[in-house]
Amino acid sequence: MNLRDKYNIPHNSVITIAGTVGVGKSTMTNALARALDFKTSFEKVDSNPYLDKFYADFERWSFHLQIYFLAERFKEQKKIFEYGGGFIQDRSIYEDTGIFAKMHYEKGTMSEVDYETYTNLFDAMVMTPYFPHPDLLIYLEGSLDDILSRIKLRGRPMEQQTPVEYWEEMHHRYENWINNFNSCPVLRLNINDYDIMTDEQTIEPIIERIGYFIEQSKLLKK
Ligand SMILES: Nc1ncnc2c1ncn2[C@@H]1O[C@H](COP(=O)(O)OP(=O)(O)O)[C@@H](O)[C@H]1O
Ligand SMILES: Nc1ncnc2c1ncn2[C@H]1C[C@H](O)[C@@H](COP(=O)(O)O)O1
Repeated sequence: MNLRDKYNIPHNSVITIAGTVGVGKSTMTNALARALDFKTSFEKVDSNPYLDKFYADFERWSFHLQIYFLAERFKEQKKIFEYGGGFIQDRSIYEDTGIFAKMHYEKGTMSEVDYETYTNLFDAMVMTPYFPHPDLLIYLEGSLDDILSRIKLRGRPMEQQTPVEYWEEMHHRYENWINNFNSCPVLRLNINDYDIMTDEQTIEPIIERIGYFIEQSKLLKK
């Protein structure tokens, strides 16, 4: 029996992976999709026309980048809906507004008018009864030191050149954000509690917890 059936995970589930840059979302997305035989939805990094420019000049490009990510994530959302679920999604749409846009506005690298335009668009597109929320959000958490090592290990040039204070601020904001997040059920995983890179079998206890969480949240909805 495959792990999806073993732990009663509905084949049309939508599971989104959240967490700060470098924490291990893409790695977890791939591992879960393989284990559950689900499709993947990734954010565009290499082909993103604004990302390098944004890191070089936050003030100039933060609005453009947010609009780009919003459009891309919304297209992915539509695709997931059209397929009828069965997806692991790398990063939730909620982090765009709850972390990134908010942080740049509050730090002065996005203007007030741009922030208002962006949040109005986000609310009109996402915060509606027509927008399907994921069945589960898996939040990956780890210490700032571990995350900084992973960013270094991955070696994306524009991230290496970004001051540590940026990642520190983001790490802090993520903790507050997840403590107040209630748009869908949340399963928190500490990155020190699993080791899917050296042993993919360690995914099974995570899948067991996913099955339990989805079951519990269905019962709560009734
Ligand atoms: N479970 C893990 N154990 C050890 N290293 C990991 C693990 N998950 C990810 N990494 C490493 O950390 C770096 C960032 O991982 P990635 O999945 O790209 O993060 P994210 O998608 O959250 O930005 C990569 O170099 C990856 O190989
Ligand atoms: N909404 C966003 N605003 C600014 N930067 C963003 C946003 N979403 C993703 N990013 C950046 C952060 C990373 O440099 C890359 C990819 O994110 P990752 O967490 O590594 O998957 O895009």
